[in-house]
Amino acid sequence: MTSPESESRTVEREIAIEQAHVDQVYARLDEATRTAEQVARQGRSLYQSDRTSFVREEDGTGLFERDVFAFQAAKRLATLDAEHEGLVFGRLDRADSEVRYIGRIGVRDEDYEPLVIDWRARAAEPFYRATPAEPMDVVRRRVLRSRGTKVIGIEDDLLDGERAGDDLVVVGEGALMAALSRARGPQMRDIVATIQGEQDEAIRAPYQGVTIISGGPGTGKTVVALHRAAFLLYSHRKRFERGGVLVVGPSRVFMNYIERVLPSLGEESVTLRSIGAVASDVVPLGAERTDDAAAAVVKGSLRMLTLLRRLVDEPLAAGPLDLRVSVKGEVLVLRPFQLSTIRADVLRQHKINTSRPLAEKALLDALWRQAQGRVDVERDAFDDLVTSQASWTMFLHAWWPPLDASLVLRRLADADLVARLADGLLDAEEQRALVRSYRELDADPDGGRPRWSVADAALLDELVAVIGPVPQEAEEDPTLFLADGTEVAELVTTADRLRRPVEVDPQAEPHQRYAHVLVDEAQDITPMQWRMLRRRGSQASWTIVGDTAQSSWPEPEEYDKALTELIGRAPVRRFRMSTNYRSPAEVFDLAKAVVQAEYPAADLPRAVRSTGIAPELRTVAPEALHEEVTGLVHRLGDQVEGTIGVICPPSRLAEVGAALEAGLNGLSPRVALVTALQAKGLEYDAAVVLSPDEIVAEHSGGTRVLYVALTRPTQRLVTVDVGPGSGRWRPRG
Ligand SMILES: Nc1ncnc2c1ncn2[C@@H]1O[C@H](COP(=O)(O)OP(=O)(O)OP(=O)(O)O)[C@@H](O)[C@H]1O
Repeated sequence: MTSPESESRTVEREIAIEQAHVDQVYARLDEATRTAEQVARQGRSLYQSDRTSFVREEDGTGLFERDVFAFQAAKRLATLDAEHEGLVFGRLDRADSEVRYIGRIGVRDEDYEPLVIDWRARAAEPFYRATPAEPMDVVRRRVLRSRGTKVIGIEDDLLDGERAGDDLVVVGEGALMAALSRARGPQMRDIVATIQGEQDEAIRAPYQGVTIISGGPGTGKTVVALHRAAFLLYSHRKRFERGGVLVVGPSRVFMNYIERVLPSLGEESVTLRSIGAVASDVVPLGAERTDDAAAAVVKGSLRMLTLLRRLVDEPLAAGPLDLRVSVKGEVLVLRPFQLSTIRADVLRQHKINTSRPLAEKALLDALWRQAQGRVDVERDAFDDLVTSQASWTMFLHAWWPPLDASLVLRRLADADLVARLADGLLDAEEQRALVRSYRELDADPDGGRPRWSVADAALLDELVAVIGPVPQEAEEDPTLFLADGTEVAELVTTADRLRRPVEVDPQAEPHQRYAHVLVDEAQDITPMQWRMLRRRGSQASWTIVGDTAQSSWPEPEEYDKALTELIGRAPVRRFRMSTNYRSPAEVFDLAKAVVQAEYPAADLPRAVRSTGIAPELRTVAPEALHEEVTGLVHRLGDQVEGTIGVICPPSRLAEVGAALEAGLNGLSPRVALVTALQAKGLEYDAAVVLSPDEIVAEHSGGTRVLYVALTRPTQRLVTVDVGPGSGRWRPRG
C-alpha cells in the first residue's frame, strides 16, 4: 500500500513531467509568433486563416507551413480564458509506447512532428472512445487540468493493465467526476477533456442530412451539439466557414450562457441566434417576450398560415375605387372587377412588394386596349401620358402600397377583422387570445418599436416570405409637404414624390441561408417556427437536439411530426444520450417520479452522481413567501459555491423580484430569478422552485415544464408550496 505522502510525491513528479511538455508547447508558440511578427515587419503577407489551403499558399507568404500552423494556434490561444481553458488537456499512452498529447488546437514542432493533436483530429478519437473493454491500443488515458500555462492536476484511467509497462503510473480519481462536482459559473464551459464515448459518436457523426440528438435533461445534448459545430468546422472547414453555421437556442439568456463554448474550442465563425432573433435578417427585431399560453399556442399553429394569407389579401383601406385617367381628352376607366383580376394574375406568381412594376405594366396594357380606336398616340407616348398623371400615382399608392410586415401583423388587433379572417379557422376563445395579444402590443408603454413576442417573430418572417421585403425607399412615409426653409433645387411634384423607385430583385430571397443549422431545445419549436428555420436551411444539413418530455407544448407529439417533415428523404442519424451529468440522483429521482406520472413516455436517463442530499420540500403561508425566499437564497448561498436559480411561476415574477431586490445584500451576482421557460437549457448549483402547482397551471406544457424546473440544479433543490391545499404536484407514495 502507498502512503498519502508517497502518493502526493508521485503526483508531483507526474505533474512535473507533464509541465515540461506543456512548457515546450508554449515555447514553440512563442517562437512561431516571433517569426510571424518578423515576417510582418518585413512587409510580407501573412498567411490568412484558411487552414485547408495553407499548403498551396505557403509560397506566397514569408512563413513555412509549420510556422503558419503554430502561429494560427498562438492566435487562437489568445482568445482562451486562461483560468479555465488549458491548451493541452489530454495524453494517451499507447501499447506501442507512442505518446500523444491532445489539445484544443494542434501544434507542431520544427520538424513538423505533432506536439499537440487537435481534439477533433482522427488521431485523438481514442481519447474519447477507448474503454477497458475496447482499449483501442491505449494503455493509459490521462487528463491534465491547468490554470493558464500551469498544470495543476492529473487524472488517469488505466485502460489496458495487461499491456501497461511496470513504470506506468496511474493517479487521480476520474476526470469526469472531478469536472462534474465543480461549482457552476454564469457561463457554460466546454467539455473537451471529458467527452464520453456516446457523446463523441454524436459529435463526430458525418455532416450530411439530419442528425438527431435526443436524451433527458442534463445528458449533455447542448454541449455535445456545440462540440459538433466545432467538429464540422474542423473537418469541412471550407464548406461550413463559407456556407455558415447557425446555432439556434431558446432565449437570449441561453445564448449568453453558451456563447463561450465555441471560442474556447477555437471557433469564432458560428452565428448564434435565439429563436426570437432568427428573423432579424429580414425584420428589425430580437424578440424575447413570450405570449400567454393561449395566444402562444394559436400563434405557433399552422392555422396561422391561412390566416396570414387571408390577411395579406385583405385591402388596407376601403376601395379603391376605379382607376380613372384621361388621355388626350378621352377618359379611360378600369372597374373594380378588372382591377381584381389583374391583381390576382400578378400575385399568382409574384410577391406583392416586388411586383409593383409588373402590376403597373398590366394596368397600362389594359388601358392601352381600351384606348384602341379612341386615342391617336404611339404606345410609348401613351404610357408616358398616363404615368405622369397625379391620379395614376395616387391610385397606385392606394392600390399597391408597399406592405410592411409589422404593420400588416398589427392589423390583427382589430377584432372584427379577425372574426372575418379566422372564420372556420380559430374558435371564439382563440380569436380573443390573438386579438388581445396585439391590443396589448399597441398599449405597450415602451414607445418606439412594438415589443413583438417570440411567436410573432415567426409570423413576421412568414409575412415577409409572402409579401417580400419592403422596398428600401418605401420604408419611410412619403413626405408630401416640405418643411419651411427646405432647399429644393427643382420643383418636385406630388406625383414625383409618390412615385418612389421600387428596386428590389424580385427573385432574391431576403433571408440569410446557412450550410448547417443546429437547433437546440427543438421540442419547443412550433410549426410556424420550423417554417422560419427551414427558410434559412433549405439546402443545409441539420443537427436537431431535443427532449419531448421537456416540451412546453400541449401536444408534445407534434415534435415528431415536425421532424418527419424536416427530414423528408434526407439521410437521418439518431443518437440517444443516456446519462444525466447534471442532476444528483436524489434530485433526479424526484423529478423522474413527477414527469412519469403525467408523461409515461419520458426518456429518462441515469443520473451519474449522488450527493447524499435529498431535495427539500417546503410549504409556507402566502404572507410568509417573500421572507421564505430571501431566507432560502441566503442559506443556499452559504451551502453552495456557485449560482442559485429562483424558478418562479410567471404570475409571481414581479413580486418575488421586488422581494429579492430588497433582501439580497451583495448576493445578487450569483442569483438568477427566472420562469421555468427562461430556465430552459440553463443550470444552477442550487435551485429554489417556487409554487410548483402554479408553474404547472400557468404553462401549456404543464407538468413537463415543471420537470424542466426540477432538473436545473447540480447540487441542491428546494421546492416551496404556497398556502394550504398546495402540493398537488408532489408524487404520491
Ligand atoms: N462529458 C462531460 N464532461 C463534463 N461535463 C459534462 C459532460 N457532459 C455533460 N456535461 C455537463 O452536464 C451539464 C448538462 O449538459 P447540457 O446542458 O448540455 O445538457 P442538456 O442535455 O442539454 O440538458 P437540458 O435538456 O436540461 O437542457 C453541463 O454542465 C455540461 O457541461
